[in-house]
Amino acid sequence: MEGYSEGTTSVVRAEDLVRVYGAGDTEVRALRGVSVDIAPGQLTAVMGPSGSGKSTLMHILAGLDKPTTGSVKIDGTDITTLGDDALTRLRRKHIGFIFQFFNLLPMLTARDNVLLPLSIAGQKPDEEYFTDLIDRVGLADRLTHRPAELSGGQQQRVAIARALVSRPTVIFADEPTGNLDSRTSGEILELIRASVDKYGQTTVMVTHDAKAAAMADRVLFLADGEIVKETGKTSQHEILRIIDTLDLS
Ligand SMILES: Nc1ncnc2c1ncn2[C@@H]1O[C@H](COP(=O)(O)OP(=O)(O)OP(=O)(O)O)[C@@H](O)[C@H]1O
Repeated sequence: MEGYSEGTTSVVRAEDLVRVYGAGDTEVRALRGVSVDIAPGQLTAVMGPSGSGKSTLMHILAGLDKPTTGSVKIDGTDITTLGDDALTRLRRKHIGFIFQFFNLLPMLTARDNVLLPLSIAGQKPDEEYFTDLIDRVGLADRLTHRPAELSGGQQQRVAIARALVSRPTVIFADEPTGNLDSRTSGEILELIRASVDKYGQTTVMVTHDAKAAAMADRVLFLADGEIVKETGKTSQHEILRIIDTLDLS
């Protein structure tokens, strides 16, 4: 728990992340030295133009990709130097992920998709928590359905419940409303916000949507592989003004 012994309260600490894809003429510097601390119990939004490095940053923070240089600590453990087995165990315990295209297993029911992280770890759900979670995400009458029998919004609710079920240290959500209509997006954002408020679930969310970012406690703006601006909780209007002023659209 060295992250805490240093007197900080961050659950994710990234230092000087650089990610270079390719080499020579085709080299792309997707991240050019990103440092960020994520405090517990907060919803952090990451915004920035297409190609600014948002997905690269999320994947590295979540241990799905390694930086070229720099380090990421999750709950005090440096994940960039862990071997595959240790990283898999750490990710199971500490990290949840919500994807734009849901990434559910088509042959499993909603219930089994939600429980998958626990089943893989050989654990049983805490029934009280599971029931509360399923109620909260509004899936009580959909648990026996397979993904193909669910709407996009319902599938994303399953994915959110799956991310929450193991009570991870942090959830990363990559454009969680990118594939949904605006009304469903609003409902999904309310759900993510409620999971932060009700369960204290630390969440980092990439979004193109100023309305979504306005629900966050903190907004980071990326451009060309660097954090160029950050704000605390602010309005949609102010976020749009920053995007316009810094030419980040
Ligand atoms: N596997 C890869 N190989 C080579 N270049 C890549 C790879 N993945 C991403 N890039 C490049 O790295 C840069 C950052 O990409 P990234 O996907 O992180 O941006 P983004 O901000 O998430 O974009 P978007 O909003 O369009 O999803 C881009 O120039 C992209 O083309």
